Amino acid sequence: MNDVLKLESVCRSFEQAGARVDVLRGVDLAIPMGSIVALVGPSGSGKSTLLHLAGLLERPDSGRVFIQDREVSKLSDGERTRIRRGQIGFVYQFHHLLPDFQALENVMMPQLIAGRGKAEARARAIDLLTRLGLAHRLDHRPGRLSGGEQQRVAIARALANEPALILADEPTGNLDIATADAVFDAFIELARDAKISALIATHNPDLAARMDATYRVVEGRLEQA
Ligand SMILES: Nc1ncnc2c1ncn2[C@@H]1O[C@H](COP(=O)(O)OP(=O)(O)OP(=O)(O)O)[C@@H](O)[C@H]1O
Repeated sequence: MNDVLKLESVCRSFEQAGARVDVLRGVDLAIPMGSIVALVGPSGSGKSTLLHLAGLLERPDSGRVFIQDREVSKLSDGERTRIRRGQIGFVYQFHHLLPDFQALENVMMPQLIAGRGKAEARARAIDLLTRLGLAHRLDHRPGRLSGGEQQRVAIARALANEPALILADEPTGNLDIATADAVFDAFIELARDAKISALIATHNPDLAARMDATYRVVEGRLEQA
């Protein structure tokens, strides 16, 4: 197996105010196992759309999507959900943590859903949160955490099941520069340690420069930057 994610001639259009907007017009991309890749491009160029297709949250109008060499565009919804839960982790800018649960529980939850035992899930959650500098925040609910702390919980949650691929949309976009740097470095280090691949949309050129490759969305296609 070579590529954790491959897109072939992927197209996606939307209807907007009665007109068709061709957002992705034949995207080709291959992310080798273990690579951490930046996705850049102006606002509205289609980065989030591409992440949704790669994360099996949407289907392309045409073209093919492969996750770990398996073509997934035409699988049933149930099968796609199974692959998404088992092999893909997500980090969003506005982290979607469960507000009524502690940081620790937020990181345990996906592991329990995946069938891991409670003791093991708890130990892994504590380890991840500790490595992200949150050992003193385990029992805090998201509402009592700062933005940067919440983002680190979201990163721990995405890493918890050791997915093959993490998809991140501006993972540090709402943080100040110093916090964004620290959170991003911790994220990259944990992903590299676990040999997890990542595709990370960012507007921050300094973060893009720290990844293994950068792809730019240009008029609906990708160019290696
Ligand atoms: N569900 C949808 N329905 C209609 N139009 C959509 C939909 N999703 C995205 N679009 C349009 O597709 C284009 C690309 O949006 P997308 O969110 O992928 O861009 P982006 O590069 O992620 O932007 P940003 O950097 O601002 O997050 C935009 O014009 C957007 O309005």
